[in-house]
Amino acid sequence: MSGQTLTEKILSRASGKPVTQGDVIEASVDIVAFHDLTGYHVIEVMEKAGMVKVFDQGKIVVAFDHLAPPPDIRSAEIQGNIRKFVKDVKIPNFHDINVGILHELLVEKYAQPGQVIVAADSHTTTSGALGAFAQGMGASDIAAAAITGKTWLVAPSSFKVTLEGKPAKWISGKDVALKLLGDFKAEYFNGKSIEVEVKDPSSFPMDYRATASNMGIEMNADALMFIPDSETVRYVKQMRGYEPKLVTPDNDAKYEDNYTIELDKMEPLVAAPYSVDNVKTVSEVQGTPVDQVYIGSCTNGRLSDFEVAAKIMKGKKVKSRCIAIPASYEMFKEALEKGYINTLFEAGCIITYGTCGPCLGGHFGVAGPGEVIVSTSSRNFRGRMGSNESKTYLSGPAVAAASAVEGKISSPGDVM
Ligand SMILES: CC(C)[C@H](C(=O)O)[C@@H](O)C(=O)O
Ligand code: SF4
Repeated sequence: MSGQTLTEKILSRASGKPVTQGDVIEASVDIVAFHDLTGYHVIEVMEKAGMVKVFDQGKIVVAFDHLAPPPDIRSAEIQGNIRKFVKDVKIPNFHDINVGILHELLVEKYAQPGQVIVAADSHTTTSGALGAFAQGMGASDIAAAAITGKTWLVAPSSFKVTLEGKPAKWISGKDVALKLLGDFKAEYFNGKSIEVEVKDPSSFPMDYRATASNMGIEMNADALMFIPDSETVRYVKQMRGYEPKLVTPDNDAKYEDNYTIELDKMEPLVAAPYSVDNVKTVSEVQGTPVDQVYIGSCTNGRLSDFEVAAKIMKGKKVKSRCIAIPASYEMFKEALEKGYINTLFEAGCIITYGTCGPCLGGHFGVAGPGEVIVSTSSRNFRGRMGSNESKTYLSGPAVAAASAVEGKISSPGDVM
């Protein structure tokens, strides 16, 4: 038997027998998570089944983010019901409206290499940044996993991506995600698990990895995992004070295909309306007038995102409206301590933390008819951020900040 890919290794461990592509398996789960918006349905399924219980309280993670702080009475009511559930079932890992977006919290506090993580939200792939097989599922599947500690999966094939060189100026995780989307299109990775090897681990830090893994679901991938390395160790040690145990593929693992991205040869990319794979270079859309910029979300609401935004906005005023939302309390606090929040505030941004807010057109900056938005978030289909007549361009933080400063889609190099 040839060696195992990371995907095969994780799923074999979780199902207790060697797994190959196409196998339908029952896997033990290490973390089951949900947020306010889907949690409501998860609990409803449990109630209907007459099984309001969980297999292991310590392995459940709940965070309020989509409806945080509640924009209306119904949202407040939903959160109230989930608070009651969390108290009754005694779930210790509960994060109320003042902590952060679920996927960011999983990356900061919980996810570990080699785990199987399932959550009632499609961007659960984000935890793949740490080398966990992490997948979003519907409320019924998540209710079943929370009750039994098990889930069923079809084992995907493994596709290897290698990142070579150091990222060119202004290039970060979003550009790598958009490159894969532009080169392969959104349906290509259906039934595949992407495993990314970073040749020079420190050149592609955890923040960038989380962005790329987050967009794995936009590629329709079953998972997008970074093969754990020295950067994984550095990050977990820094954030949690312990060294993670690494799980890595075997040297003779067989991949369905290989693809190499040369980071030093990249230029900043955007996804133009109305699809994530409508990828263009910034120069192709440069000059398009912009009404609003959003820097944040579980895709790009991390420290390095605010670092680059602050660098670009320092001493300048934004010409379009700009909303900035660090993805968690920790990210907000660090950005505050490092002066990034102050720089963005002085530049004229509106700032809060820990909410999905405008990402899915929920609240805190819904797009109006005819408006053009540049956003660091994950999706740009028609109506995603508000009106069906609005248009969203997805980008990394550098292009977003430069576009806010200029009031039109701009290359970071133009404003520096
Ligand atoms: C509301 C939720 C179910 C949804 C998801 O699953 O991704 C949301 O987070 C999104 O980004 O569209
Ligand atoms: S920030 Fe956006 S992509 Fe992330 S969980 Fe919230 S709505 Fe979904």
